[in-house]
Parts: sequence; structure tokens; C-alpha cells
Amino acid sequence: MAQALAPVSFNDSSDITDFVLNKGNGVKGLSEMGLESLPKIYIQPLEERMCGTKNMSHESIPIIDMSKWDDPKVAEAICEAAEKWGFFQIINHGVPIEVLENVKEATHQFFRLPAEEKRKYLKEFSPSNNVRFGSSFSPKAEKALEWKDYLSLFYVSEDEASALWPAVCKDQVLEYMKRSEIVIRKLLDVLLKNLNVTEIDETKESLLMGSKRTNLNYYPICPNPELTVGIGRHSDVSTLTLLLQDDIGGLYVRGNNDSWIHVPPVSGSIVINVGDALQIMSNGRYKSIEHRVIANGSNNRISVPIFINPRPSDKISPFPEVLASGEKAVYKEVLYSDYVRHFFRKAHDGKKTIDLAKI
Ligand SMILES: CC(C)(COP(=O)(O)OP(=O)(O)OC[C@H]1O[C@@H](n2cnc3c(N)ncnc32)[C@H](O)[C@@H]1OP(=O)(O)O)[C@@H](O)C(=O)NCCC(=O)NCCSC(=O)/C=C/c1ccc(O)cc1
Ligand SMILES: O=C(O)CCC(=O)C(=O)O
Ligand SMILES: [Fe+2]
Repeated sequence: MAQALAPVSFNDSSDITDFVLNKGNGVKGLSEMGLESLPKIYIQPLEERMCGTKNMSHESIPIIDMSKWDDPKVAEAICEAAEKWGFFQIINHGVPIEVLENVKEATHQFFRLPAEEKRKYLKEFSPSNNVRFGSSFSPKAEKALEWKDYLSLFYVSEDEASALWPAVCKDQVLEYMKRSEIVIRKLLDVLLKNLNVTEIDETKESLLMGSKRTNLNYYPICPNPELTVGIGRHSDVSTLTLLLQDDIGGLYVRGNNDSWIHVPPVSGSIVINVGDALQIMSNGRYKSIEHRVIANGSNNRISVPIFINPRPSDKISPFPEVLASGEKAVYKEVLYSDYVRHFFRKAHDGKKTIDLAKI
């Protein structure tokens, strides 16, 4: 149920950003006030709005059944999807449906907390740098804000999570992360074999899956969805991302000839996408594809990505096995924390982050 909010009136944009970003109300708070029109600071330039896009594709990204995952055909389908589309959905992946349902419910529970509770996790107040509640993506750097609130949870240890993550969602998120480990390993095993990397030793394990971050994303009902975005065009900086979405829809990925392909909700599925770190380590063989989320005028939407990443202290570059046949490296070595910081400090800008690593 929507919370009864005391009437708030805004004189200008700074009142709105104060309410949304500093007071912990988020865009969810704005949405629940029943605004009749979208505040100016959320109006995106025409070229960033979905309605300005003529190029909608009727293609779809592959849906891969993982129940026979040791069948070479499944491995082939995974590698082909990662090369051609950078995005696919998996079904019968082994993560219990109940675990997925529980984490979606926990996401709603977190965002249902009063603003004073969520505010405790804003960057300035959070008990840890690893737990962060926020709105939009990089408000200080953005010309127009995005219609999304989030809780971002960087996993350090079970003990740290137990002590510092919000009580309403920590068990469900930890369970989701734990139960998805097997499928992450299967995917990485298959993708790496295809790059002639036959063994994932300790160094490679750190590079591929040394750190994890889970975000709980909340996209509340928007008064003028056609004028703004949920998340602007970006590619993830992860190795792989596992994305759980609810049944609302609204995620679009880049297809051929600059078109946009909708990723339809498929019950029980998990969306998988390649991130920049894997594009770099595979020397461009696997593609980290640009994607975005529209705002919605009639439904609240949630999604829960787990970003599987190198460790911040890792240096990433194309794997020697990929270059062994004489292929020229197209990316240089970069310190992963420098790469991520570069991503977070600018507004979403499509695939531009990876320029940092281009030779
Ligand atoms: C460099 C990090 C991110 C933070 O380092 P720090 O030393 O603790 O520094 P800060 O906490 O001061 O953060 C640096 C800047 O990044 C921003 N930031 C710090 N985490 C965050 C945060 N989760 N959210 C959005 N700003 C942040 C933060 O606001 C800050 O900006 P500023 O205050 O303007 O200097 C460090 O944790 C690190 O190296 N992590 C590696 C693992 C990692 O997090 N990988 C990212 C996977 S996430 C991914 O692929 C996609 C994420 C994504 C997310 C949202 C989208 O809309 C779209 C995509
Ligand atoms: O909400 C979604 O479907 C996508 C979210 C996303 O792209 C992200 O958090 O990086
Ligand atoms: Fe993303």
C-alpha cells in the first residue's frame, strides 16, 4: 500500500533533488505523491527517449534451456549467444524458483521501508561503503536524472553482510547469490573453454569472479514515461551479469543496425549478459552489449542484477590463451577499480567506458 505522505511542495529543481536524493524519498517518493507531470530535471534529450527511436527490432535474444548443460549443444548455444548477442536468457538453470521469488519480494520489502530507514543507507550515512541506497545513476554528473532508485550491495563476506546489510532483504539476497554460484561457474567454464582456457586456476578465478555486487532496482510508476528513462544506455562493467526481472518488462538491448530488442519477461528465467571486463579479457570475442530500461506509466517494476566482477585490485587485459595464435590485443591492461570508478563518475554514455582500455 502507498504510504500516506505529508503534502510537500516544490519551488524549484533543488527542492526536488533534496527530497529525492538527500531525504531518502527516491523517485518512489515522488511517484507516490501523485505528481501530474514529470519534473524538468528528469526530462531526457529526445535522442535518449524510447519514443524517439524508430528502430525497434522484432528479433529476440536466445532462450537457452540449461537442464542438459553438459550437452555440447548447450555449450555451443551459450558461446554463440555471448559472441553474437551478448545477452541471453536461461531456463531450468537450477536456481530454485522460490529463491528468485523470495528475493523479488524482499526487494519490494526494502523499498516499502519509510524514507527515514532507507536514508540510513545513503552514501553520507551508510555504515559501510559497500551498502548504498541511491537514486538515478550518477546524479552529480548527469544533465538529466533517471527514474530509478536502487540499493547496491557489494559482497565482502557473510559476516559483513549479516552485520550491515538491511535486515529486510539480506537473507534473501545472500541465498540468491549463493544458489546462483553453480550456474555462474558452469557458464564461465563453457565460455572460457571456447577461448582455449581449459582450467580456471586461482588467478583466473579472481579475474572472472573475484567480487560480486547485487543491486535491487526499483522503477516506480512515472507520470510522463515517454519523456524520461529508467536506466539510460550503458553496458555493464562486470564479467557477467545475472539479471532477475519481474513480469512487467521494459529492458531493451542493442540489436543489429542500431535497433533495440525487447527482453520479454520469461517466468523462472534469468537474463545473462556479458560485461566490459569479459569483453576485454576475451579481446572482443564476447560482446558487452548496450542496454537500457524504459520508464513505465502504469506499473512499478523491479529488477535484481548480480554483477560478477574481477576484484578491484586485479589488472585486467586480454587472456594470453586468446592471443596465443598471434591475434593482436585490442585492449591494454587496466586496474579494475580504476575502470569501475571511471564508469561510476560519469553519466551513462553507452559503450564509452571501454574506450579507457582501448589500445
Ligand atoms: C571503485 C569502487 C566502485 C568504489 O570504490 P571506493 O574507493 O569505495 O570509492 P567510492 O565509494 O567513493 O566510489 C567512487 C565513485 O563511484 C560511485 N559509486 C560507487 N558505488 C556505486 C554504486 N553502486 N552505484 C553508483 N555509483 C557508485 C560513488 O558515488 C563515487 O562517486 P563520487 O562520490 O562522485 O566520487 C569499488 O567498489 C570497486 O572497484 N568495485 C569493483 C566491483 C564493482 O563494483 N564492479 C561494478 C559492477 S557494477 C556493474 O557492472 C554495473 C552497474 C550498474 C549500476 C547502475 C546502473 O544504472 C547500471 C549499471
Ligand atoms: O532493470 C533491468 O532490467 C536492467 C538493469 C541494468 O541494466 C543494470 O542494473 O545494470
Ligand atoms: Fe545493466
